[in-house]
Amino acid sequence: MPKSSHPVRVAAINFLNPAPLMWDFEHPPLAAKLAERYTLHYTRPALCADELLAARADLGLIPIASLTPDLAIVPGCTIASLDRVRSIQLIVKLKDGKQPHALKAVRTIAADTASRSSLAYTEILFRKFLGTQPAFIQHPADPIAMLEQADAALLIGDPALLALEARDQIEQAIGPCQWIDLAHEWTTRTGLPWVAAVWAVRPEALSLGHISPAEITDELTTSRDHGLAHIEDLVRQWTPRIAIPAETIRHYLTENIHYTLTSDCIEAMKLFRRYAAEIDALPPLPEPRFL
Ligand SMILES: C=C(O[C@@H]1C=C(C(=O)O)C=C[C@H]1O)C(=O)O
Repeated sequence: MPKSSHPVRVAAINFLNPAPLMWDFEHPPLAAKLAERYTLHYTRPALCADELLAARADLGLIPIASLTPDLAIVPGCTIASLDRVRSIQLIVKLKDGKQPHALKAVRTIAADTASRSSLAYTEILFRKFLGTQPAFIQHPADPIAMLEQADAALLIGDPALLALEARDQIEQAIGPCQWIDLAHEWTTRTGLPWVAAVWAVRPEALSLGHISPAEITDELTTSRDHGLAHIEDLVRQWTPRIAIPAETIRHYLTENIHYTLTSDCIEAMKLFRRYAAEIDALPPLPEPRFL
């Protein structure tokens, strides 16, 4: 295949959870062939969306909070969870050990600046489900510094997984905390999956890259399937890269994260955007657009 004069510029996420989706782009035998058509750039979720929306990228793994009517979702893959996701943690300081009231008593939340979807899920949890109005402070992911400044800290991705490993240390510094899995809060309240991110494209960019919607959908879905067939290789590759036990990485990639964009996930995405619009956390997105 000739090298495309306009490779599709891909904004991808540099956390552990998208690793299965990226398998073919990062491993032989397909990586070299895909590199002729796609150029990859890894960044934080919030920046993936910014790059796509500013047309500095053509395809991005982006938070569903950042979807606009101009972007089309590529069907097939997602970053979601059917119950506990593990990597979206709301850490709430306990006052006088009063656990049942801890959430309702939260007045300030330091939130990781890498997040878009989880931030809006947190706003929905407080403003729609609990009826309180905490203030949000944007903060880089550093649990102790966050909890020194606010009643609660919102962590996403690898920093959340690492914070769970350092739970004793964090509580020694801060005092006892309640650790809340935000995906579990959403799934128990709605009966629907918790959806964080999807592949989205600027449809006009595809014609420049001479890639059809069917090809892009097929290449991304096949990459996901190959990744899920190589979980043990991913566990081996990630164990030296992140200070998390191999068993936890395996469980995270196979049980916590759900990689298939089912009709339930699409329903969940619509409900999330409806609730977020109701509380003015995000602009309305009446119907998600698909490629
Ligand atoms: C499950 C996660 O999903 C991520 C969370 C996102 C968000 O909150 O905006 C965006 C992309 C996902 O990769 C995670 O990183 O922990």
